[in-house]
Amino acid sequence: MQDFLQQTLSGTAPAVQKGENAFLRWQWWDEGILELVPKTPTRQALVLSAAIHGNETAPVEILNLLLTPLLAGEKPLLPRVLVLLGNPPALRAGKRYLHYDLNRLFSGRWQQIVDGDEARRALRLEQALEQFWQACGADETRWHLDLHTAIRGSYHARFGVMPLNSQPWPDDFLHWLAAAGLEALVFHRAPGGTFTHFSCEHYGAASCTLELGKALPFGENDLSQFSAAYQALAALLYGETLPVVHESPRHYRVAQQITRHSDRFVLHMGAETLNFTAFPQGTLLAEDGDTRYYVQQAREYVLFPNPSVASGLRAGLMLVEEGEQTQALSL
Ligand SMILES: O=C(O)CCC(=O)N[C@@H](CCC(=O)O)C(=O)O
Ligand SMILES: [Zn+2]
Repeated sequence: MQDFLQQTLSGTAPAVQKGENAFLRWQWWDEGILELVPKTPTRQALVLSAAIHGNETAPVEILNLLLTPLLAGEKPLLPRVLVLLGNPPALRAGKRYLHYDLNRLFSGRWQQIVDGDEARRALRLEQALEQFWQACGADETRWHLDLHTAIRGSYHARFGVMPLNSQPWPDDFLHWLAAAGLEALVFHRAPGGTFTHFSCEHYGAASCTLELGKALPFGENDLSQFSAAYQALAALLYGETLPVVHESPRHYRVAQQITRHSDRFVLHMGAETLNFTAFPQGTLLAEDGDTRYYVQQAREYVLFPNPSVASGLRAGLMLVEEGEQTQALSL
């Protein structure tokens, strides 16, 4: 295989499904699922995923730029890698999803919706991760980097979203995220149906959803904004030098979630509101019938505001910055 992205966009299985070069063996497992195994011994297993949302194309371009020289035998490979293009039909259609948001369906939540493309794909991706992690040696390090882009513009152009983790985050993982140019890290405080939650909760992987800029169609991305992320991935894959950290990412934690429950849901933010916009205590953020969402802490920052989500799903997160004074408002 020469070009994994073109192969996946073609919607067909490759004529040759495995091969090798001086540095690695590769095997195509299924549509959008490719394993690379280095010929030198390794103690790191890495899952790299993109296109869990089909309209988030910059990370797909970055991943393919890194993968192509590996398949051509032009770069050495250090870790065992599973590369995933999460939602190929949505990628072909240029849409976030076709029937249901795939990144809400992991950890078995696919069983709770009507069978469809995304429900089946969530199961297939869970199986692929199980197969990949099961082959890990006891001393192998497990990382999962799930690459996304945000729908809106943002005060932090690049940031990471960390799933709930019962273990402390490894220092080398946090250092890598900083070297990748992330300006902020957002820490979830509850489990969820995302791919990174699945890896972390079920397989103890150090995992992060990387948000790299704003979602744009293929060909419209300015990849120069993500040069640190590209170089940090090259360091991980090929053993090249990790970029120097110029500034440590700011840390935020989720204070509350805004959920859309009905057609009466109204979000009191305009289409121009950027991610990480700050709101003062007492601000009315959203209403859904009798339910009202207010800013509870002295200051909260909005992330992923989206009034158009399906009923029952997250329509936004409110964050507090670590270290900022928090004082709850009782309403
Ligand atoms: O910009 C948006 O509204 C969504 C961008 C996106 O796809 N973000 C991920 C974050 C996953 C997480 O919480 O770790 C998502 O919503 O699935
Ligand atoms: Zn996404």
